[in-house]
Amino acid sequence: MATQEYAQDPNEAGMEDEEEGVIMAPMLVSKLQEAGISASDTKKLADAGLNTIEAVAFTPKKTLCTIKGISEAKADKILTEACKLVPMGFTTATEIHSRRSELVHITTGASGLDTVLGGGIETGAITELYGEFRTGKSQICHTLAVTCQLPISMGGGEGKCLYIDTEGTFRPVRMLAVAERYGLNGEEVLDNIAYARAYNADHQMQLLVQASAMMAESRFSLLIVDSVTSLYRTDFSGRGELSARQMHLAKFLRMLQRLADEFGVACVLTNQVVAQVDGGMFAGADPKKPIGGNIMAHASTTRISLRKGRGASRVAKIVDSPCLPEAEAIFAINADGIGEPLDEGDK
Ligand SMILES: Nc1ncnc2c1ncn2[C@@H]1O[C@H](COP(=O)(O)OP(=O)(O)OP(=O)(O)O)[C@@H](O)[C@H]1O
Repeated sequence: MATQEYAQDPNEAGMEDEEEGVIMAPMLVSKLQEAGISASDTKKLADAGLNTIEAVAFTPKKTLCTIKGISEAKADKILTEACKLVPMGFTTATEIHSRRSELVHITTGASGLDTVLGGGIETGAITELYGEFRTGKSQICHTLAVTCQLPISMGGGEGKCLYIDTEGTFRPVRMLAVAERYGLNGEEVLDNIAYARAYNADHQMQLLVQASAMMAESRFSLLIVDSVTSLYRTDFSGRGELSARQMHLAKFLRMLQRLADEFGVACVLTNQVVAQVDGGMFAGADPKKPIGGNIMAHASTTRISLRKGRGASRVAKIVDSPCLPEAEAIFAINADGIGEPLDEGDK
């Protein structure tokens, strides 16, 4: 489900959408009991991280059969019932066009950057921010963790934020400054940000299972992983472990994409860059490239490269997107978060 449509009681989900009418929510896996699946089996599915019927329907039978207590016959029955409830077939381009026109975008806080992004960070998709240190990757994440809570009419996603920090750079004080800028209650804003520090690549993956359970319970509009690759660099070393590293990363990114599809959340990942050893010396080639190779490149719906500009200003460039042109925008890291360059000379 790529749009912010939720069918559950929006009050239960925490934040109500007054403007857009009915909000469709993912269906909890326990609802499969109404279709004759036993409570103990729906619990097994939830324990395996499949908290919604959408998650079950998107999972291959082979994977369902690896869950303890789920036989092939049971997996068949579960999939049949799940697929009856989740639309999985063809639809028309008109329908997709209409759904995409309602797609929610989350403001970055900088209007120029929002414009080149087609309105802000897209929900239901993965956006990657990469660049050298101090280019503003974490600062954009801190701003988005607040703006995602704003009403849709103000450029928000009317949902909570889930923040996975792998480097220990999370600073709530930065969020309080952004909250004040938007006239939001700082305490409430921080309460709506679920934070976890990831300590290794396996733990980072495990946190996504918890994330899916939390998203099934209440409404989240943003999931941040800052940074997505740093633990992979330390947990897998050298060429010998490259293939294992890429397989692990691919699995992590697939799980993220599933959360984006299932819950319509925007997934924002930050990534570091390394010096290119192959071909970086040719004229016009960028000497630094993001980590993660093709796996990372293919998983990200939109890739944004960041570099330093003058003073507090930074330059963001859309480098890869299914429907946005390559374009650049200048923004600044201000005391109250990401915004317009305040100093004329920085523009
Ligand atoms: N309160 C603040 N007011 C203005 N600018 C700030 C403030 N706090 C941090 N900055 C600026 O933000 C920049 C750091 O940005 P950020 O932490 O997003 O970098 P990053 O791209 O995530 O780097 P790294 O890869 O090292 O994590 C620094 O240039 C710093 O001066």
